[in-house]
Amino acid sequence: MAKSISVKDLDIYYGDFLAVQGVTMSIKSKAVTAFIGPSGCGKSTFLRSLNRMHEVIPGARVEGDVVVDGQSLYDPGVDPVAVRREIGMVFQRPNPFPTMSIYDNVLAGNKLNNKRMKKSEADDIVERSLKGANLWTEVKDRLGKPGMGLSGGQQQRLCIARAIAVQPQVLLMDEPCSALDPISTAAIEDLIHDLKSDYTIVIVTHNMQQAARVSDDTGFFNLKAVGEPGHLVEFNPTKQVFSNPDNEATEAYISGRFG
Ligand SMILES: Nc1ncnc2c1ncn2[C@@H]1O[C@H](COP(=O)(O)OP(=O)(O)OP(=O)(O)O)[C@@H](O)[C@H]1O
Repeated sequence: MAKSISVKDLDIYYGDFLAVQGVTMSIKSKAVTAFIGPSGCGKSTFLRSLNRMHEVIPGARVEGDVVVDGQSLYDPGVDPVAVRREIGMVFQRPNPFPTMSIYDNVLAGNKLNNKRMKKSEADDIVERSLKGANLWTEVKDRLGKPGMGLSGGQQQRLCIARAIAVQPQVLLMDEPCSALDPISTAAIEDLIHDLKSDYTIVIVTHNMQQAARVSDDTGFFNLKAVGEPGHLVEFNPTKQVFSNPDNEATEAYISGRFG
C-alpha cells in the first residue's frame, strides 16, 4: 500500500516567483521523512507539490518530476483529484468539518469520492480509521456528537482518521502538532510511529527534537539569501543529520546558530 516518492530537479513557482529550486530526493515507503529549515525556505510549498495541492493556488506550478512508484504525478493524463486521494494531507490546525458529527467527519472523504456504501461498511471504515488514529476508545460512545466538541489533540487525530479512511498510500503532514499541547503532541508522535508500518509519511516540522524523534530521514531546506529560492541543502538518515551532518549550514541550524 505505501509508496515511495522520487523527486527530480523540482522547481516550484508562484506565478513568476521561484519559491523552491532544484530539489532531488528519494522518499522511502513505510518510513517517516521530515523536512526542517528556517521560515520561508519552502518546506510547506514543497510538501504541497507532492500531492498536487500546490497548483490549487492560481498561477502556481512546478517544473521537474515527482514519481510515485513509477507513475509521474504531473503527467498530463493524471487526475489531480485522484492523486490527492492517494496522497492524503493533514494540516497545521485541526480542521474537522464544524457541522458534522465525529462519525460523519471520518467518512467525509469517502462521501466526497461519491462512494455509496452500506451502513455496515461505513461503520467498519469509521471504526478502523478511528482505531488507526488511536482515537476509538475515547470517542466510540459519542460518534454522533460534533467533531468540534473534541480537544485540539483529539480533533487532530480525527483529521488523521479522516485522512486514512480513504486508504491513501502516503500521508503528508504540515506541522501537525504546532497547535497542540505537549501531551497531545506526544500522542500524535506515537501515532506517526504506529502509522509508518502501513504508510509513507512525510512531515514538515519546526521542532527539531520532533524531527529527531519521529523520522527516519531528514531533509534540511534553506535560503541562500532573502529573496532567493529555497533549496534542499542536505537529505540524509535522521541520525546522521543530527549527529554528523554533511553540510556546515545544517550543523549551524541544528545547533541553533540560526533560524
Ligand atoms: N500562496 C502563495 N503565494 C505566493 N508566494 C507564496 C505563497 N505561499 C508561500 N509563498 C512564498 O513561498 C516561499 C516559501 O514559503 P513556504 O510557506 O513554503 O515556506 P516554509 O518553509 O514552509 O515556511 P514556514 O516554516 O514559515 O511555514 C516564501 O517566500 C513564501 O512567501
